[in-house]
Amino acid sequence: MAVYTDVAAEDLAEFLKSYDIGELLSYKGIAEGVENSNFLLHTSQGAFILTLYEKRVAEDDLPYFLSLMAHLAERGVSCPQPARNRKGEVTSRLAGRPAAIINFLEGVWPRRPNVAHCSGVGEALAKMHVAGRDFPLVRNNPLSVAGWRPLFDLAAARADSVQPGLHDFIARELDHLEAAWPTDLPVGVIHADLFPDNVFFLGDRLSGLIDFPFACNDILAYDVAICLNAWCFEPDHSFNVTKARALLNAYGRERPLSAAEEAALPLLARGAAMRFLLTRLVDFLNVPEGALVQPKDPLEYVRKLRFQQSVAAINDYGITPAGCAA
Ligand SMILES: Nc1ncnc2c1ncn2[C@@H]1O[C@H](COP(=O)(O)OP(=O)(O)O)[C@@H](O)[C@H]1O
Ligand SMILES: N[C@@H](CCOP(=O)(O)O)C(=O)O
Repeated sequence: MAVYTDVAAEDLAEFLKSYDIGELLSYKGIAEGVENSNFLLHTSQGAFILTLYEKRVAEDDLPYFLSLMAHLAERGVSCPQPARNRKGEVTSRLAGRPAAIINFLEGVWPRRPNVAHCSGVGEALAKMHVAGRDFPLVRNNPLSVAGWRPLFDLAAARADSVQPGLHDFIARELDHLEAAWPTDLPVGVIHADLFPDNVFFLGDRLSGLIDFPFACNDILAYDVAICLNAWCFEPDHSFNVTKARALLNAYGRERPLSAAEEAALPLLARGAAMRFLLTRLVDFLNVPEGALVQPKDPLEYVRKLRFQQSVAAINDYGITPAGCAA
């Protein structure tokens, strides 16, 4: 459960008086997520999610995420909407943390993503990229290539305690990524964390995207690479080409990848694997005392990174380099 900061019932009831979303009936910490503290609220007006933003979210960035959700919804991308308090603000403070309330989105995230789910997420990701084209705010990605070495520095001394040889493995790969990272690919608004637990479905139909605190402006195809890693591996760690093909084809129908983006995808997928390997490693080695959180397995991303190192070209993801349209 990700609850780093707890909230007393009286404080929450008082806090809700500054909103027009009804009276608090019940609330509980949410048993998922690792980044922020999330609570499910039931009020006399319905269900809401209260988020207290923790370590990786700067308060100054909250307007970016919260306006982005409104911008995307206006363009047909289903995602939660922030509630405004009586002063008209979408952010506020509670228990010493920046806080926001968003509406509850119906649906469940897929515990075992199938090919239809992968197709759904590919389509939704491309639609999000297209809808983000005229989003006026800009936020650089603090967790892109320039942010990886500082993360590694936080974990380097203890990396080998997680797996012997991990320190040198990461150090070598970081050298390669820093030297080879592309600078000329199309950029735009990316979600940057579109894992299965952030995509809700009703049956096989995608009902919405959640969890925008990593959203930023970065290489669009990097977002695709994050999804390939997050959606297309099986529990036995094998890469499922059928799922990758479905994801890439669905993406390409909405926003065709250029030849340069396709060619860069294996490298971007290595970088995407490195980014989640590093945040997981840092989190795994630094679980705050008393926090209710289940840290995610960094070694899952070592395996994914090793796979991506073996990928020669986009054909290995099940599609031909001529473009992503089926
Ligand atoms: N708008 C929402 N509607 C319904 N459930 C939500 C919503 N936002 C978050 N949740 C629930 O809270 C969990 C954790 O949220 P998430 O945003 O992934 O956490 P974190 O802030 O730690 O990244 C989700 O897996 C989901 O179960
Ligand atoms: N997706 C990240 C962790 C952060 O995501 P959350 O939605 O679970 O808070 C990972 O898998 O490492």
